[in-house]
Amino acid sequence: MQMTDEYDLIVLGGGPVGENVADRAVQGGLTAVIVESELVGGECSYWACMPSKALLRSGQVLRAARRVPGAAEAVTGELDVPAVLRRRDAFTSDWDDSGQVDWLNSANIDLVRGHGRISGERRVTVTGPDGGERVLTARHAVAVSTGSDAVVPGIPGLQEAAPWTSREATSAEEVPESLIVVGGGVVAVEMATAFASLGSRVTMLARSGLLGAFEPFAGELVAEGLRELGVDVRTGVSPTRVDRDVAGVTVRVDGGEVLAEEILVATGRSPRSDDIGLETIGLEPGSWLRTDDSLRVPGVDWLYAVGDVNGRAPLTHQGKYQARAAGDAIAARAQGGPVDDRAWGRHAATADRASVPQVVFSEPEVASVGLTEAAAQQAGRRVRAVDVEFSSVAGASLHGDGPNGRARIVVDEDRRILLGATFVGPEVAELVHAATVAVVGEVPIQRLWHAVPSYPTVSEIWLRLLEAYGRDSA
Ligand SMILES: Cc1cc2nc3c(=O)[nH]c(=O)nc-3n(C[C@H](O)[C@H](O)[C@H](O)COP(=O)(O)OP(=O)(O)OC[C@H]3O[C@@H](n4cnc5c(N)ncnc54)[C@H](O)[C@@H]3O)c2cc1C
Ligand SMILES: NC(=O)c1ccc[n+]([C@@H]2O[C@H](COP(=O)([O-])OP(=O)(O)OC[C@H]3O[C@@H](n4cnc5c(N)ncnc54)[C@H](O)[C@@H]3O)[C@@H](O)[C@H]2O)c1
Repeated sequence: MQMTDEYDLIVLGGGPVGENVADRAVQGGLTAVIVESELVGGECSYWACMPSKALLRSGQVLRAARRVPGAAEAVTGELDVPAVLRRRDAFTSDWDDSGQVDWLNSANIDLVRGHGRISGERRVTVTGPDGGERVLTARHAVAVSTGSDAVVPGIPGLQEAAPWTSREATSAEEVPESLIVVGGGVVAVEMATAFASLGSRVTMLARSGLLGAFEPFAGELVAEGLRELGVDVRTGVSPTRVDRDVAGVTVRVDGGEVLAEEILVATGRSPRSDDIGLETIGLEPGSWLRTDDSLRVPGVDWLYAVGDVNGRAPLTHQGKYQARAAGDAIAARAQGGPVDDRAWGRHAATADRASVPQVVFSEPEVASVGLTEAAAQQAGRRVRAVDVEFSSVAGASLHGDGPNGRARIVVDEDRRILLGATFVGPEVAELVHAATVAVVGEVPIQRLWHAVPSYPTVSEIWLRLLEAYGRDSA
């Protein structure tokens, strides 16, 4: 490793996003260093995307086989829980980041381990594991990619009950006999699915419906799916007090009580920006770091905020998309090259605004992109939404008996293009990218009729959706 304290770019936080900002900048001809306080690879690799999906996958495969006669008869056993946990451990490399450090070395990115804080203009002070300090200076830019933390709400007794957050759930070494999940968002739904599959008796306490950011039918179908898995889904419920004793955790809810061995709090995220020195440059510690579309913080021309910490679209793929724009913009600005930060330009994360895809790995799965009908109306667009059931698609029935699910497209009636699409059904994750291409490409509906899905595939849902919308009006 090159031992210098001056780099073109300093990246604070070596999660998936920070790694990509540094990589793009180095590929653009700059020198870069990443400051990382825990594991290179970040939340996503060790306590979020990878372990959660590994915990979910085995149960999904087992149930998919059970939906196909012939295969179903061959499935005579239950999940092998220790094998599922071992597979999860393999995906997290046993919480060892040496593979990712090797990749940094191969990409010519330096690594400084420790907690970094901005300590002035283009300066970062790192407190190392031994308590020693090292001051780094950036010739051009500092990119903050410090991610987000789980929020633990101020419910009386909750903090003292030492609840699980997504970290403890995704890295659990044992499956509790019973689990209370507080929240109705993506983490709550996925972890309730995973732990119910692994044998926990799960109770979900959601203050409103499930998956509130999606089309309403998504949360309704997922609640049905969870109930089929044996989860006690309670909506419109808010915990008022939590106590832990030797018997487990007791949660008081509107006149009743729920008891379980463990409790998971999945009630959203807050930016990891409270202890990164923002006050030294006149910014508010603990705030989401707002940016322009090139991910630069307005008013501080050397500071970028990329990934979860800017609150734009807290997803790994979207953060890495931002990282490509930001890393390239930093390199271009450093070298006085052209910067194209207009909408859809190389240096702009335009898709964050209304074209974000997301897959929830629940059962049924939820895959969506762009605006929901309600969000489009709120944005003042004149829209029409059409819905189709997966049971009307031959390919979906062949894929697995009794396909339960629905798809919706949201069409801009003035421009006749798709603003959004949502698919809820078994294994719909791979359907959404076609919709993402249509939304980002603003493909006219009349041209979509010429994008013919193969027969008999699940993608034929596209044809059914166009038929439901009607060709004459297109
Ligand atoms: C349970 C769960 C499941 C998820 N599943 C998915 C999924 O399936 N798909 C998806 O797209 N998204 C998923 N997400 C969201 C995804 O994890 C985040 O969007 C992603 O990790 C954000 O990447 P990041 O690099 O911005 O932040 P992080 O991954 O949080 O990385 C930030 C890094 O910065 C380091 N750091 C923080 N402060 C400092 C400091 N002061 N000094 C030095 N280092 C510091 C941290 O140690 C960390 O390594 C999931 C989230 C959760 C909680
Ligand atoms: N598959 C994926 O893409 C995936 C998986 C997991 C997480 N993520 C991302 O991680 C982030 C965090 O997920 P999340 O589920 O924690 O957040 P979320 O915002 O999706 O859901 C938060 C839930 O907590 C509830 N809530 C909030 N405050 C509460 C309170 N005080 N009491 C009771 N309930 C409360 C909300 O009503 C909501 O149901 C999201 O941005 C999500 O996109 C993505």
